[in-house]
Amino acid sequence: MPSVLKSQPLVNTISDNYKILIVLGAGSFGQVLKCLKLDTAETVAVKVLRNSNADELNMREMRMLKKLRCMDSDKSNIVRCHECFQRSDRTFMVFEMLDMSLHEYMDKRKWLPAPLNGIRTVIKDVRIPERI
Ligand SMILES: Nc1ncnc2c1ncn2[C@@H]1O[C@H](COP(=O)(O)OP(=O)(O)OP(=O)(O)O)[C@@H](O)[C@H]1O
Repeated sequence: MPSVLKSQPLVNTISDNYKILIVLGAGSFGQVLKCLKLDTAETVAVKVLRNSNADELNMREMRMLKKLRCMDSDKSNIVRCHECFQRSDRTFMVFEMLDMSLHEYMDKRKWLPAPLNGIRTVIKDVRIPERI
């Protein structure tokens, strides 16, 4: 993604119900925007899938997230996906807002090794559940 797009949203509007606040980051599938969901006044992370992705790739990501939505997020440590929808030729995925990524945590620690109890917590959180 060109660097100018790192701070500029890929889209100007999502729907009447979402106010775009800032760009949180970008990953393999698209860009993630911090948004205010107006009907609930919740802050959420909205992933905007790239139009340039192959349709099958976007569909696979959506199918996978729909399956994961059936799981108990608290027991499986999977980020909660509130909804997925398509609008103006774009696919949007709405997630609960998380406070810090592992990358940000390590960056904050200036990449010094994490304490053992911190490592245990992370390993517990990324453990793959028995059934997906
Ligand atoms: N639910 C969320 N809450 C807060 N920030 C998020 C959330 N989801 C993603 N982000 C931010 O947006 C960035 C991009 O996320 P995204 O899920 O698109 O890709 P990734 O997980 O970093 O990488 P990849 O898609 O390659 O696996 C993350 O690095 C993170 O900073």
